Amino acid sequence: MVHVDPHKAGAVPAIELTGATKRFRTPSGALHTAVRELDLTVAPGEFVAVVGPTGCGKSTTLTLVSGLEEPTEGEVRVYGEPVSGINEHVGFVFQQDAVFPWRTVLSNVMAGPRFRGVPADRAREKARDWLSRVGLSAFEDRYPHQLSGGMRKRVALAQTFVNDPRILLMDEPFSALDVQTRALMSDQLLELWAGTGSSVVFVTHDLDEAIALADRVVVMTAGPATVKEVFTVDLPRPRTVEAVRLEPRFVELYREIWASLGEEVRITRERGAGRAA
Ligand SMILES: Nc1ncnc2c1ncn2[C@@H]1O[C@H](COP(=O)(O)OP(=O)(O)OP(=O)(O)O)[C@@H](O)[C@H]1O
Repeated sequence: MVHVDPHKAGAVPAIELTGATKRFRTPSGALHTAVRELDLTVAPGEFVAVVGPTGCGKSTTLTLVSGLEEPTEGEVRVYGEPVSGINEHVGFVFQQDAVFPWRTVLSNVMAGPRFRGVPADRAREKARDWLSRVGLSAFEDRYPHQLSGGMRKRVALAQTFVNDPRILLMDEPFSALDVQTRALMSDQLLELWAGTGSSVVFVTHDLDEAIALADRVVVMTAGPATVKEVFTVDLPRPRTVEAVRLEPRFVELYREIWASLGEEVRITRERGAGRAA
């Protein structure tokens, strides 16, 4: 477990992967390299989006930071400490909802703080605060199946932010949502994140989403993943997705990043076509 020293927090990167390589043993016994010699640094409070072709190793990179998997070679550090096991300062949001279906919305959001030993009154107060920030105060007694996909995702955000994560790992969190809900969720995420100072690593297939959200966009190579190029998104904040997309600089960035990403997507496709032939 990593204990964050607030005095150190500004001086060291929030996340640091150095020469991180991850190999998996496949069912046939062969070794499969999912991530190779990956170097990536994320500053405290920074929002980094990771894009790359399908299956290249983006999720594996997140699992290394989360402590769910260990690197085969190289190092992964969180606030200067080597990652070993699940870190209480790290929050996750995945594509699939991680809500408990048998608990009400309020009980879902309270679960994390309660699990960490926060007294029920205080946990309820914190949960209600985050539910009001995501606009779900009126729904605290509902069960997840009584909510829309977008609402469940807002519960998931409240459920994550209520734990005050220093680091937030998001793996295609909005990809199951329709386009309009997705844009609203992105705006909501930016609003929630703005007040927290937490670092975000956001994996997405959607380059529009990556640019609209992030301070930097990391382009991964075709698998095994390593960092190909990093682009700084010099668009002012606060941002809203629909407005920022219309800015000439956004379009310019999109073109630049797609030139880099498109090449890797083509490589991946050609490999797939080769296999199918
Ligand atoms: N536990 C595992 N055992 C064996 N192979 C794995 C394991 N986890 C991932 N892989 C392989 O590692 C590679 C990278 O997978 P990963 O899920 O990280 O890619 P991704 O970029 O997130 O994919 P997508 O964009 O499709 O979500 C894939 O070829 C995958 O099959």
